[in-house]
Amino acid sequence: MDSDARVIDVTDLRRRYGPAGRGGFDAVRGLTFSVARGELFALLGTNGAGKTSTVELLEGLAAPTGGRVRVLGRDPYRERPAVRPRIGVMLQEGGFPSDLTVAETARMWAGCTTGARPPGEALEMTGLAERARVRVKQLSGGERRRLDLAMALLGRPEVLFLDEPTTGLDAEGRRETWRLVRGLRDAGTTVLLTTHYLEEAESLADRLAIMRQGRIVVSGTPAEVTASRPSRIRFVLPDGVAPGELPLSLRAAVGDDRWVEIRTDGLQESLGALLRWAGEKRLALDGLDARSASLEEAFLAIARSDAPAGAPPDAPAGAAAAAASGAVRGGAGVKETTGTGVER
Ligand SMILES: Nc1ncnc2c1ncn2[C@@H]1O[C@H](COP(=O)(O)OP(=O)(O)OP(=O)(O)O)[C@@H](O)[C@H]1O
Repeated sequence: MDSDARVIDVTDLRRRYGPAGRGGFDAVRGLTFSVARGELFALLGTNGAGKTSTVELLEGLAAPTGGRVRVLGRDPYRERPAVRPRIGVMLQEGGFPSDLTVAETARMWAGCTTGARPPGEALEMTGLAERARVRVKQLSGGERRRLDLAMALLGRPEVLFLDEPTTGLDAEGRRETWRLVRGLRDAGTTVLLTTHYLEEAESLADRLAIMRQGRIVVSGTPAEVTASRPSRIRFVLPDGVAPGELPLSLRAAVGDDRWVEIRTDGLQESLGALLRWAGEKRLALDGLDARSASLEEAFLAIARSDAPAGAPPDAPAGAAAAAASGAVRGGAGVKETTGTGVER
């Protein structure tokens, strides 16, 4: 990515709470990543991984302990007056005065925002126009999140930081927010999102990074990150067929319930071999289910890994996730077989 295209550019970023040495805590331990103009980048990680600590540095709310961060080519902390009008920030807690109505809050906020869009437009965009006369304290948790988003949009930001934007929203509200965020991205807004909803990241993100213990363990497109995990084929071994009769490349342990579960890096190849074998033998494979790994599986493999989070930043998706999960990577074909039928 050429440097002009990097709207967010982070190199070896570090953040420490408390004193140097004993008694302090390193929440961000050397992050390196960049986000291009018009790209939607998601930062994922378990509780305490360091997402919010990172986003606050990008927003210019704190100075890094080490490393370098640039937003729109400038230092967001030292050059805050130049950067702040060009970014929109949706914090985890908006903290608006609870006695003001939604419309009053929007007007007040617009008054503090350079080049603000009409407050009604921001409320319309976030589905709050009909709640304009309601006091903030009477809003539901999901409606407050939408008010936070509306305020972040008031300044027509070039870069939008969304810290867990859909927490507390119901399924419909979440999908509405996704539509809105996608629309903003398509119109050229650069978006950095943190979320605990993996489906949200999978659906929205152009690229993502998964953090653990203050470091990026894996990054890439959602497809690259999920490709780092094996696909799965399951079926019930037909009555009268012994496990040893399966083709050699698919020979699997079969549980008491006769479920066969095959983990494979080459889904098409393995499924083809299975179907050819079943066709030749004229066998029906009950419960047949073949699927690629989900982002959730990749995430859980990384989150559950006991290994220290020491993979190099921006490591390629496959290598880093495999290292993090302890998986042994083979070539195409069957990677691992179990007969338990139990999700692992
Ligand atoms: N002000 C602070 N002083 C000391 N430690 C802090 C402070 N703020 C955060 N931490 C610690 O830094 C680590 C990272 O916290 P952070 O809030 O950045 O994680 P996160 O990934 O955003 O978590 P979550 O998903 O729960 O919001 C945690 O261990 C947290 O306890």
